[in-house]
Amino acid sequence: MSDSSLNTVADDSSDPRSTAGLAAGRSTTAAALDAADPLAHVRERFLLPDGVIYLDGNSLGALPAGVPEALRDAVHRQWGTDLIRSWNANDWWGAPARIGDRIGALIGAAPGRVVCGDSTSIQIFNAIAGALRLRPGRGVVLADPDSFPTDLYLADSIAGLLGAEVRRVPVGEAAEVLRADGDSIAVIAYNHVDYRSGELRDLPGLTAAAHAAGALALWDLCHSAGAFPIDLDAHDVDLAVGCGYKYLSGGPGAPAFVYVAERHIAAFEPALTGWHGHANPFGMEAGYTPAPGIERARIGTPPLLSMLALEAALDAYDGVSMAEVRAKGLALTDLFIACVGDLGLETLTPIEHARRGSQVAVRHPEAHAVMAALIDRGVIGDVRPPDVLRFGFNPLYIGHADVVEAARVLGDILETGAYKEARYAVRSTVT
Ligand SMILES: Cc1ncc(COP(=O)(O)O)c(C=O)c1O
Ligand SMILES: Nc1c(O)cccc1C(=O)C[C@H](N)C(=O)O
Repeated sequence: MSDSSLNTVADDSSDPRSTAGLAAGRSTTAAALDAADPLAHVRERFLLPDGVIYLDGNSLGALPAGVPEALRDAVHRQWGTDLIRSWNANDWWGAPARIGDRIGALIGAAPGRVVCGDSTSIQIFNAIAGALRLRPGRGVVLADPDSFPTDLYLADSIAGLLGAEVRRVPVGEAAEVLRADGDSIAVIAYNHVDYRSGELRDLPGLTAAAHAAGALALWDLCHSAGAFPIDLDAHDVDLAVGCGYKYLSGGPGAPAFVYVAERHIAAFEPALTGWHGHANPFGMEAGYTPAPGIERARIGTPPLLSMLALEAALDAYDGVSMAEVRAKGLALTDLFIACVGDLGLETLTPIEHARRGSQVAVRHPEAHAVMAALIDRGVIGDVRPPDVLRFGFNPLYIGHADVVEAARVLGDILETGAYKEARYAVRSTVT
């Protein structure tokens, strides 16, 4: 869907330049897009409350319909009845690699290159350490000063422990720095999609630039895994991490995942050498020998209930083509960008499809109050400092009519000034 086709639809109404005329045009567009949406039926695979338009799936994904039953089974049958036998009988032991492979299928990784477990923060720590050890003699980690903060905190910590240096280089300057100063750089560690603006970074280009300098590329896929195709193997990415609770909808605290390119697995030495990553875990040996495959990236006992919830959540992708997810994500964000443009608001998110993830960030000086008013009216997004309203669009459960309705509510709140009384109460996002 191009921006120009969106704009011409508004001309169909009697007075296309009026707010009502624009809204009518957008609604007509949305209805047509929903009618033709090949993913429309996937919405039934999620349980969403009535009266809510959920645009925060880029922070915590909605509840997939199969998860409650999967958890009931995990608790009552697997834990309650099968007890310790579940490690074999229900293959709890195999869950990290089994679920890793399913995530791998969504991010372009062949089986045996992804394991699921622990948090993104822990995976970042382990992956940066692993990257530094794969490039001995090079002590620099390149990281974006605008990365999600945990990425920077962990990079600083591991660099301190290993005597490395974190150089904060904005993503737009990374290729130049790699050309000029590549000899010292061990790894570039960037976010694939910027959590604030929704900008999609040039993963293939920067990965190639890192390789040309002899460095590795580590990508944080938190805001891209499950939202569109990524093709890690095809782009020769070295390492990647991501979380299970955003677009993958694995639930609060869902385990994260790590990808290691096949060519690095045998030499990959994680910092955290827990017994689940041991070659012979039940040998109970005193010394650590890493497992031969990707299982060496496992650490300790995984949070099985969360992991099984994530596994059930991934059923929402059954029979779904990631190319269709991408096409719909772009159509949804195109439409929302057009709608907020009608309201005269400034969008931070790039217009170019090649530079856009699956969220739209809108600036407003009273962002917290505006979001509070939106949430009061059932449109759930969030806020990031200093003045950014974030709206995430998961194509599996958001429709085009939702987009237009969310924008209509936003327009109404701004026009009536209803936001002036509102209080933003989402604890995790209060500044
Ligand atoms: C890019 C990015 N990395 C990491 C995280 C979080 O890591 P963790 O799941 O360990 O809290 C987030 C969001 O919370 C994120 O947006
Ligand atoms: N991980 C989160 C959490 O533990 C509490 C509240 C929100 C989150 C988020 O996912 C925030 C998200 N990564 C962001 O892009 O800001």
